Amino acid sequence: MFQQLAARLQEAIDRLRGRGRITEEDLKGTLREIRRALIEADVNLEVARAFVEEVRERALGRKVLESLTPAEVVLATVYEALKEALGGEPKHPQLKDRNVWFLVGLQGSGKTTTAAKLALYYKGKGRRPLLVAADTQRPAAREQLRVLGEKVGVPVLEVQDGESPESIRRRVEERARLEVRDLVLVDTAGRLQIDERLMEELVRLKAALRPDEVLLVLDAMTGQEALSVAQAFDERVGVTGLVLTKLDGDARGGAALSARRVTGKPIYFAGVSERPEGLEPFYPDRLAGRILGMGDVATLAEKVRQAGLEAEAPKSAKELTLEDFLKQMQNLKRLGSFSELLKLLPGVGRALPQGFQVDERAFKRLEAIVLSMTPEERKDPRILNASRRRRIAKGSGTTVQEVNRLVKAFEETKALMKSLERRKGRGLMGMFRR
Ligand SMILES: Nc1nc2c(ncn2[C@@H]2O[C@H](COP(=O)(O)OP(=O)(O)OP(=O)(O)O)[C@@H](O)[C@H]2O)c(=O)[nH]1
Repeated sequence: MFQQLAARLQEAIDRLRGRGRITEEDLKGTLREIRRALIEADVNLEVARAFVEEVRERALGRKVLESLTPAEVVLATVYEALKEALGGEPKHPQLKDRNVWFLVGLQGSGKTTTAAKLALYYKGKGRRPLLVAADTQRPAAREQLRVLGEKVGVPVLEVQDGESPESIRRRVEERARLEVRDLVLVDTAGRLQIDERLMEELVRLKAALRPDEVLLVLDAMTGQEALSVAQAFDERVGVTGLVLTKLDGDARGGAALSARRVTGKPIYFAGVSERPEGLEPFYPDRLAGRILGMGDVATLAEKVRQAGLEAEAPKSAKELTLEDFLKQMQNLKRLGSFSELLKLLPGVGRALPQGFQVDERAFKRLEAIVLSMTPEERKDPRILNASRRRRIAKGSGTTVQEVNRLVKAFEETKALMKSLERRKGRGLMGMFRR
């Protein structure tokens, strides 16, 4: 699925790997590569531009952790942007006690196959589907659904040549009532291209059957083309959700990545083989992970987000107080074990600095020390003379040595930040500061 796009995106991000620091030029280069990869994958131009801009803004606004390299931050950011482009949270059609769903789409899109797949899928979930072969002009299309219906063990109601929407409605209602069918799947007529008569027919059938969902079946292999089809169908018939078929083929990804933004409709399902079982609910996060060649990147991004690490921009060395320092450590603690975190990233065999983990008890002591300081002391620990340090140790139930160690670690962090700031624009911190 999307092999070429996947390879190109991974390559673009890999350029940043193994570097402790990246320049703005590096990031620009990577974003340029990402944009090219998207356009080659037939992603809508506007969508590709917005995507890259979003990644850029997020990467810049995001605080870089000592233990996460810029490549990892960019990776997590691209992952999130991909997930969003694919629709964000997974969406499923609403199921009620009784349901009528339309399947609409061009001939060859996989509409009939998808109708049978949906029947099988929901039958497996305890529903009682009824398939309706609703092409009033092509007996061959109805015949195809009849065969598929038999295969999946779901009854098929076939319309007659030229049958009126009203008559279809009556027959469907009667059959559903008699056989206690609670999910009516209507395989509507397909044409090779959008044509006015087809649209009119669909509009009339819709007025008669009043479907709860109108699912547009799109062939992912047709890329951008699929989206103009989607817009045409939506304008005339009204679409509630999409099914992308043939994602198992060598679809480039353009349709999937552009569909949500261009049509505003959620992708409910993906067709992943010709067989009746080849239908999957569409999970944006899993697909985004797969495109980036790593399932676990989802977990990483979630951890970074949960820890709220991107919430505050880093202060300058001059403004840094002991309270900020404490907050940073709290963030590290919330991330949990860094060795665990790094294991989530394939190809990161980096050895961790000694004693990087902050355990709960040690952290509590550090916190107690900072809390025992006056606001002035927290702002500027240089005023901490021996007697103040003794007072703090006593107040926090710790030792003077521990107070000294904390102050020293703070001064070192400040010094490190300063030296990075001197290389502002090229250094890690400068790079990611707005
Ligand atoms: N590989 C793959 N093939 C699919 C998928 N969905 C449908 N197909 C194939 O695509 C072709 C067209 O599918 P149909 O279901 O006949 O398409 P349709 O839109 O109903 O077309 P008409 O019945 O002619 O109106 C068939 O050969 C299907 O087997 C899919 O998810 N993966």
